[in-house]
Formats: sequence, structure tokens, C-alpha cells
Amino acid sequence: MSLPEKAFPVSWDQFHRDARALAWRLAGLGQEFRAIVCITRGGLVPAAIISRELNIRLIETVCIASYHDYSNQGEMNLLKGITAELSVNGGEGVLVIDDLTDTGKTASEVREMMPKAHFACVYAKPSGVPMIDTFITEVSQDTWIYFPWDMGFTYQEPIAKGHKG
Ligand SMILES: O=P(O)(O)OC[C@H]1O[C@H](OP(=O)(O)OP(=O)(O)O)[C@H](O)[C@@H]1O
Ligand code: HPA
Ligand SMILES: [Mg+2]
Repeated sequence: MSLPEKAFPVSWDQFHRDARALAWRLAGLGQEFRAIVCITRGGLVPAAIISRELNIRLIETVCIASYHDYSNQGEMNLLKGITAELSVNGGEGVLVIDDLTDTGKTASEVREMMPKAHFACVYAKPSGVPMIDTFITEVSQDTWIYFPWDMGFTYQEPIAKGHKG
């Protein structure tokens, strides 16, 4: 994967608002979820916000990583799956949460474990959209989303730098 051209930086405030917007949308489905499964590590933060808003206290993790260094996807590395209790009935009634879907590979791997679960993430890129039931904001495939837990303050080059006006 080459370095994405556009940057979409997200502050803590914005992330909290967008995760809460996701909770509102999920609440609007009128479905009772019996548990949350969060896809670590990125899903941990939205899962904390959504579990609070929807009053869901049974939280599980799927521990999976594929981006071994910044923006380069490697092999899927499944470190921990889910308990049998959650995969019963194909994961029906389970809410799966991640921060974002990009290629959709992570979501598709987890969908194999729980085909009937409801998949939600805060941000989505077009290739991942078919794998997700509910998301808040779509960004283009050539955009890299910068999360607040990965960030520090740095100088930003002007967007038009190098362009002749
Ligand atoms: O749709 P995909 O192309 O599969 O990419 C999306 C996944 O990539 C990131 O996780 P990552 O594997 O970097 O691990 P992390 O959550 O521990 O940072 C992100 O949190 C999603 O889980
Ligand atoms: N931002 C952060 N982590 C990611 C992304 C992204 O755009 N795509 C896959 N993992
Ligand atoms: Mg992740």
C-alpha cells in the first residue's frame, strides 16, 4: 500500500462526538444487543463510549492486527478469538465495534466468526463499506485517518504548497 495522499486528523472531541453519533444511530435501530465485541486495539475507545451510551456491560474482545507498520497492511494476526457463548447463533444480538474499516479485511475476518452480528465502526473507506452495517463518516480510499491516541502537535504544510496559483 502506498502512502495515502490525504490526511484526515481527528481530535479527541471530534472522536467523542462521532462515536456518540454512532451510538445514537445504533439506538435508533431499536435492537437490544446482548454484548459488545470490540476489535482491538482501535475498537477499544469507541466501545467504551458506545457501551456507556447503550448501557451494555458485557464486553468481549477480538484481538487482531494487520497493519504492522504505519499504513502498510501485512498478514492478519489473530491473537485472541471470542468465547463460544458469543458465537452462539452466528453471533446474533452481538454488536461488533471497530474504529474504522479500510480494505474491509479485518471486518470480514471477524464476520466469519459471527456472521449474524451487527458490525459498526465510526469511519469507513469505500472498500470496507460492504462489510459494515452502520458507520458515521465515509472518507475516500486515498485518505489516512489520524486518531488522537496516535498524535502529537506538529507543523502542517499548506495544502497548496508547490502548486502554482
Ligand atoms: O479494513 P482493514 O484494511 O482491515 O483495516 C482496518 C483495521 O486496521 C486498523 O487496525 P490495526 O490492524 O492497525 O490494529 P490496531 O487496531 O491494533 O491499531 C483499524 O483499527 C481496523 O481494525
Ligand atoms: N488510519 C489509522 N489506522 C488505519 C487506517 C487509517 O486510515 N487504515 C487502516 N488502519
Ligand atoms: Mg484495529
